[in-house]
Amino acid sequence: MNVVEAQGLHTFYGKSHILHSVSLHVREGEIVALLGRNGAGKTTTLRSLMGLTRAREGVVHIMGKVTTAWSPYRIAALGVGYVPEGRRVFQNLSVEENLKVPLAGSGPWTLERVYKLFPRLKERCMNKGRQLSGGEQEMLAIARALMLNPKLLLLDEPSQGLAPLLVQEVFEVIAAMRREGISVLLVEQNVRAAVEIADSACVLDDGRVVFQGAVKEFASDEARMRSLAGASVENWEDDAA
Ligand SMILES: Nc1ncnc2c1ncn2[C@@H]1O[C@H](COP(=O)(O)OP(=O)(O)OP(=O)(O)O)[C@@H](O)[C@H]1O
Repeated sequence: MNVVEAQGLHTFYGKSHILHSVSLHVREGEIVALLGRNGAGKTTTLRSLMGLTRAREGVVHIMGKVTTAWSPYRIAALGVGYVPEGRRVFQNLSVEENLKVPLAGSGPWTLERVYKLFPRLKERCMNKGRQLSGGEQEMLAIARALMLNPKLLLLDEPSQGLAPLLVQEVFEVIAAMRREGISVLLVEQNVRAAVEIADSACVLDDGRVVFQGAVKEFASDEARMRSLAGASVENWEDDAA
């Protein structure tokens, strides 16, 4: 079953036509890396799926429902967690208070279980959001989304600005979520890390899908990957060195 199926999305900001007939799908239990240069339309795609910036044309199916005209709240209630870029945790609330903000959905993710996956957050449970490092705030943003017991997570650049060791930690958490059966649509600039973890890739260029398929197929064509990965080419070269 596809947990996400988008067909022919056209999304605009005012008169700016950003997405041009974007179609993509996420199968149940898989991680799909959504890749592309800066400004290619990755965030806009997540926002269109989440109902935050609605597509003017096209159809979105989430969990088998036609959600194209639904509000973000209603889409979230289907079991969709969205972690936007820039890890928006509540700066004046403690780690624990941040985790208790969402009204936990029923399911396996409890505070205890989340702390087991993020021991660092347990150590810092009384610290305020503003006292956490960038990496810890990212962990907290992901942990908070897990408290909703999502079936699908939309993650926007979780590794942005993190030191390599923390990037690794974040990716380990994403792999752990997949083992729990959560499907993930992952926007990433760090192509190498994303390609290692994902099952399939969807590549956007200038608001158009230029590839969707098995990640192995994408990664085996290095020239294409380098040309499409844009900003992430540097990451690729650094990491490969
Ligand atoms: N609120 C907005 N109003 C007008 N244009 C916008 C708005 N948000 C984004 N854009 C434009 O839409 C295009 C796609 O942006 P988007 O953020 O979806 O790209 P992205 O692939 O996520 O890029 P990045 O990696 O830089 O976050 C860009 O040209 C951007 O300038």
